Amino acid sequence: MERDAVDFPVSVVLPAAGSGERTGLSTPKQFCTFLNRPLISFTIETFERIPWIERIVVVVAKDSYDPMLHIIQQFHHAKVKVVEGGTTRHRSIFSGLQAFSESSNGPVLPRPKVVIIHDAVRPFVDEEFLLKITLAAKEHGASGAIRPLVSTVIATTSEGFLDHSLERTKYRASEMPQGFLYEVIYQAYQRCSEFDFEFGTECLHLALQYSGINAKLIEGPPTLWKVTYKRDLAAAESIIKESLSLSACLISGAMAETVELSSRLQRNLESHHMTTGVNLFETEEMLKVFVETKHALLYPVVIVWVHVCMSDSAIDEELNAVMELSMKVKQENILLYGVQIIFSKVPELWERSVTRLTEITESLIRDRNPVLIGQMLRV
Ligand SMILES: Nc1ccn([C@@H]2O[C@H](COP(=O)(O)OP(=O)(O)OP(=O)(O)O)[C@@H](O)[C@H]2O)c(=O)n1
Ligand SMILES: O=C(CO)[C@H](O)[C@H](O)COP(=O)(O)O
Repeated sequence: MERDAVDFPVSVVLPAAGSGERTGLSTPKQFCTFLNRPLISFTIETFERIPWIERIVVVVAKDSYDPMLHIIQQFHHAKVKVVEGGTTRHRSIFSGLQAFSESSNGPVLPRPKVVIIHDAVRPFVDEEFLLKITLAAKEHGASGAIRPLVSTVIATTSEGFLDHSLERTKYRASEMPQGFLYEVIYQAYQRCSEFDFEFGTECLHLALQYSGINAKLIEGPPTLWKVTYKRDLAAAESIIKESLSLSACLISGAMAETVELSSRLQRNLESHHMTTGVNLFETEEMLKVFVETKHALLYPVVIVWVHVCMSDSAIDEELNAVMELSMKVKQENILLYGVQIIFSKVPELWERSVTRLTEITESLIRDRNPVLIGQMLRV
């Protein structure tokens, strides 16, 4: 499916005004941070990178309005408008939709043909799936992601006994994203009853009930799951760290052994399932590429700069320069660590050092410990 097919305006509403009661934490889950970045910023960035998405309306609670503006500034989000939400998810979504029709806060945004609604707490949605949802919404008026049910749904009596159970194969879990012709969903919310505003949980239902549109349902990937409980925050963090972060290693030092070391380190990391680029690049040259291509905007890039030296001498000027550099590039979301490895002509000693170097590199990439940025570790 080609992105060129989106030859009409598309914008997004991200409801993010909830309090995240079910996590049991005092910070609403959308503002919990991973790798020094709030969850909401990861979700925004996912949409912002897609060229055919014009605007992103983020709906937050009154108290989060200023902190949200700060996040936008800090992470350079360029397509976002922030509006205040309501006491229920449906009220918040309606506030977001109103930003395209009426406004008490700055100019009205240009009305999109299709609007995507997506929970701010579902950070792992990809462009291909958003494209499917968008094109289906344009064709059918409404569309939504579904997933197979994990457990069977049963109805209970008021006394707490089984009333009846539903045939699982006939039912699906409704997930996000959902897409709508803007006019369809805006009209549905304008007509929505107080009961639905208060207790409703399903936008597709509103499109059917109040605009007469049967949504096209599309099975989505398992990664669409919603961060709901505390354990989901841990799972999100681990996905971000292990599969989505870019990482790279640089090897420097004026010796023939560096070439051999670089391919050995690459092999070792791969055998530990780490997708890592190991290069003999110039440090500054590589950092420049990462900064210019904005590679590190969404997920931090870890660079482990390995310096091979002949003796256990004091850290020289070059090393200090790299450490200074690490402080500068930290603002660009690039985490630069240094490791000094002392070359040994004794094969067993060298072997031991290479193993240790692999372990340290792996841990730096995986843990991204902020305290170790700008430090020089020694093997
Ligand atoms: N008044 C509300 C309630 C919820 N949401 C948003 O709707 C999405 C999905 O809702 P849910 O997972 O239920 O979030 P919370 O309401 O925050 O969680 P909880 O029910 O555990 O309190 C979240 O991005 C949440 O911020 C919203 O914008 N306005
Ligand atoms: O899945 C959804 C849409 O169908 C929503 O994400 C869901 O309704 C969110 O609300 P809650 O978890 O508060 O019920």
